[in-house]
Amino acid sequence: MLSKTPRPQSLHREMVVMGGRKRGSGRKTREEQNQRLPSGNADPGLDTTSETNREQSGWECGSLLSMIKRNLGRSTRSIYLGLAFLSLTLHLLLACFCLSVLQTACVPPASSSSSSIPKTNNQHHQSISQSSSSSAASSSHKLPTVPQNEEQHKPNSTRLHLKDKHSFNRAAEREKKLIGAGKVIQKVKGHSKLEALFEHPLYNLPRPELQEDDWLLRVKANEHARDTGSDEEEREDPVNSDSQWQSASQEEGYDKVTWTSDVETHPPWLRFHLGISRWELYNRKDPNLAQLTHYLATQRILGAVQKTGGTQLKLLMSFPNYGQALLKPMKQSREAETDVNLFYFSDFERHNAEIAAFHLDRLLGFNRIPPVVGRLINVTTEIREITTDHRLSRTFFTSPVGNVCFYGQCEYYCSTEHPVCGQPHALEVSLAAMLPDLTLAPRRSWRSPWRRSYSRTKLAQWETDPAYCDTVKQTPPYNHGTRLVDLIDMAVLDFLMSNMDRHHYETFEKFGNETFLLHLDNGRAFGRHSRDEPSILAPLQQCCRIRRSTFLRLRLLSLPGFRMSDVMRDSLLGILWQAWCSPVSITIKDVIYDDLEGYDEDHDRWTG
Ligand SMILES: Nc1ncnc2c1ncn2[C@@H]1O[C@H](COP(=O)(O)OP(=O)(O)OP(=O)(O)O)[C@@H](O)[C@H]1O
Ligand SMILES: [Mn+2]
Repeated sequence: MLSKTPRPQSLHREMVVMGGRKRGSGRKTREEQNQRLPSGNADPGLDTTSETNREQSGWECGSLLSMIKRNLGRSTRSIYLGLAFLSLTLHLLLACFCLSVLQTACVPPASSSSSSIPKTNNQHHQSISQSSSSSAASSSHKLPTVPQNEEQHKPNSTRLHLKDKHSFNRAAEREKKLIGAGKVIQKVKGHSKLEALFEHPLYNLPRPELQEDDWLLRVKANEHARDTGSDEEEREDPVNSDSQWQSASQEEGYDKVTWTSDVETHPPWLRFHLGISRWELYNRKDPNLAQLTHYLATQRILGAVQKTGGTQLKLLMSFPNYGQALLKPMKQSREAETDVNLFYFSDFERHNAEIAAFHLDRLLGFNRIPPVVGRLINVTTEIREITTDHRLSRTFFTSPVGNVCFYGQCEYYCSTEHPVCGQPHALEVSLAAMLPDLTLAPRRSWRSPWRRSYSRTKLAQWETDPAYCDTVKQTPPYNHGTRLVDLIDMAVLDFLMSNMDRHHYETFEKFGNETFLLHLDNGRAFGRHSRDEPSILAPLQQCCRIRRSTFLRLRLLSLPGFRMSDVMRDSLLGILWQAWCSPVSITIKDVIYDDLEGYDEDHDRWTG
């Protein structure tokens, strides 16, 4: 069973959920053929370059010493020994220097992260980012987890440590690349193509001002809370205009909750939740986005339980200030391409696809995927030793080569033949920011009209009926508003990342049919870079309709100055196999849903 981490009850009281009445169905049904992969595909494949270098330098020093022994007299021996030590020291100094350079290039230290966050004119936001980054920094000091920054500063001591620690160090190199997921959200020095893209008018379109009911959640005004506090709990609650939200139950390891209705006191996950609107999950320019990704990548992990729902293994991780993240583990090397004989519904999920999908969605201007980062975790100290989930803990074992592995309990690939393994403890994972709890913000799950058959033999109706879209266009909710072009946006995203697994999508119930579509679950994207899958574009091709802003952005992304492959590379350096960033060419018919009316007399200037 899922052991749910309680969030402070008063938080629930303080939020006004403007949601719909019913809870979304959430659970998906599936008629998939339960095809199994041959074992042995899991290859954590840590980068061995740094190890090879170390081995080489060790070999040089060793052979130098033995040469000295054999060929030289006793009198000169001490001189050469001295030289050897000098050379060793220089090697270490050089390594130390390289590591510190690499580190500054990849992960800015927590304390300085606020300075690299995009500056806004909004003083209010600036102070939020500063206070929250310093709290992140202070809490990371007591981390027993991956102290990557500290270790990098002390290479001399860590090099000679225990085997486990040593391998964690090696793996930390990879973590820096992964945490690049957080980096790209921070200001890129110089003028990168990504930065230029986000400065383009197409990414800065004026928007109608949001009304009160365009926000998913709101903090209740204090007066209101006092006036309407009718139940027992609320009457007992000492909330007043200056009081703090106190956690009703002080859980071990959890921070004392000190949030007030003042946004500056809110942790990044809460600010993310409070920033969700009818039309997007986050505002790309919100400085909290960088805070949130930094938070996900560095916060101490306090809880890890299996997340129910879906078919493959994933964990719900908890942080001390009640933040949570959805973890998907690395199951195969980043370079592994999906076997051509495997159906899309039998494919492994890829942790790096979740990360890359967030970046692609963001650079298409959609902002419909919850922020995802990569992180290197310790499967022993950050899962096995802290989990309260017995169904998970009983699946841990040590592999023949001494790696700590587990497989959990789920429908697909949860068996000893498909273990998730550390090296020996270090494991690459993706961590996605959790959406607000369903009790606060119920969601509705919609079956995609272009869902695949999930059968080896059957075809779906849309695959055989050329007039399929005519039917869809007449069927609610696709017969009204933006739902159809939203679905086509999703098809464009899925085509670009080769995701054939979009069987459902979700919306926030509160917003009814006038809202964006959540692009959750992208784990089966980016599986095969060498072949396009045109059938993913069926909604576009059959309905012959597209949002004008999407069309213009795609056109912009095909220009040399903003080429999609380049901005993706900027965004994803080190996260995704580079083969995926080879140029993508898109041809789209001129069938436009004009969502830019009145904004752009001169739209050719934008993309020409
Ligand atoms: N960031 C998130 N925050 C909250 N809930 C989420 C988030 N991401 C996914 N979920 C929920 O968890 C469910 C399962 O996640 P996901 O779809 O990624 O798992 P899965 O095993 O790939 O599922 P499936 O096998 O059905 O494709 C989703 O249907 C969604 O409702
Ligand atoms: Mn999935």
